[in-house]
Amino acid sequence: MMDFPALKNDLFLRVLKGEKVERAPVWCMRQAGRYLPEFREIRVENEFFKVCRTPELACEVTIQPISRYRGLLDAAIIFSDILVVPQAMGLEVLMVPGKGPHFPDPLVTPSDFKRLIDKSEGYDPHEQLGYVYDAISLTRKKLFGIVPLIGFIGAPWTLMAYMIEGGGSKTFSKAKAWLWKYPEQAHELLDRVASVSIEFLKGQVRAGAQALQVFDSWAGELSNEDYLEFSFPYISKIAQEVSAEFPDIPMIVFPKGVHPETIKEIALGTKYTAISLDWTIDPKSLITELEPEMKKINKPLILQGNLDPTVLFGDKEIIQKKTESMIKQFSSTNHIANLGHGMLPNHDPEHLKWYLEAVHKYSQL
Ligand SMILES: Cc1c2[nH]c(c1CCC(=O)O)Cc1[nH]c(c(CCC(=O)O)c1C)Cc1[nH]c(c(CCC(=O)O)c1C)Cc1[nH]c(c(C)c1CCC(=O)O)C2
Repeated sequence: MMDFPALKNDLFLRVLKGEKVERAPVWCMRQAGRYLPEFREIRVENEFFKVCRTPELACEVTIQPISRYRGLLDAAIIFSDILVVPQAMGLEVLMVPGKGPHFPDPLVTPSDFKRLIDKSEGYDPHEQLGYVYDAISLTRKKLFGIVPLIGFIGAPWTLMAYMIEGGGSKTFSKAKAWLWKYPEQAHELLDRVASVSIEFLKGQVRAGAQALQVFDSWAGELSNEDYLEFSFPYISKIAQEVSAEFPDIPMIVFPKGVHPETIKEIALGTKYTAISLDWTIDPKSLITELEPEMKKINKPLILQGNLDPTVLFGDKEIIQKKTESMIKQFSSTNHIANLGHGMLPNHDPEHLKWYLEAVHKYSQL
């Protein structure tokens, strides 16, 4: 392991160890992004994936929110994207301004697997991602231990959805059709993505990531039964294999949009340290049902979330009120405050500050 500056604020990591802490740590998905003028300024001269691929730029934008909200954020997340994995497996991905990700040649049928590159002589997808490792190591140095650094991946099902759909979608019907037309090959694809993802997460830890998050952004497109067949085994394998090598690195999973039943399955049946909830989940009733079950398996219930990001369009008073009520709902368990999904490009940075201050105020023991 490399030598990095000693960590000063370990609140986030202590909650993830199951410890009772003095207040809820807080960070936000997409805390580095277009709602920040200092980020938009960098983007004027630099295309999105160029920022990801240039460690100095990725480091700079990762630290932007930490500097702006001095003392208010308890973790940084490395600036990158979940779609760097499909890129490393040989698919072209462009970021189209105003539209989002675009794959010029998505996977149409399983015969397109011939365009995917796996580990073979002289090629290893995870080695293609060396720029992420470099960005992580540089950021660990430049953070001076102010807060811990989170590494991340997209879950295999979410990546498969993009690889087949070719971009965002309202229904994800092309990707979902694969599950029924080519179930065996769908499993093969999910497994191939999972294998690269496992190596990629281990590489991020070796480079200096102190916690990991798995984004399953399109989990909610699947029924509980289908999630258990097509996503759960792969996110589960990822946690199993990464934690076998790095038992002290906490892992968080964000299964956006799933039924509470699915969340219970994940909490009880996988190695994830914590689960991030979207805003549609009622924390209180989930905790009431899950806590006794978790006790039986001797695992602490650690949850992250889950303020509706659109609350940040409200004024200071409403942000404080909604934050206080969110904090209260989680008060009986170990809680990391976050949003139920990412910051939006038209959020006002000042409003995020009100949210962060409210978390500090209302979660104080
Ligand atoms: C689904 C997904 C993607 N990427 C990601 C997810 C999972 C989280 C989620 O559900 O939102 C994860 C992600 N993407 C980005 C980060 C960086 C770290 C952070 O959270 O601050 C992280 C953790 C930067 C980004 N990734 C992207 C931006 C904006 C692009 C830009 O700068 O032009 C940023 C800051 C682009 C992106 N990347 C992706 C989409 C759908 C888009 C377009 C939507 C949008 O424009 O917001 C794929």
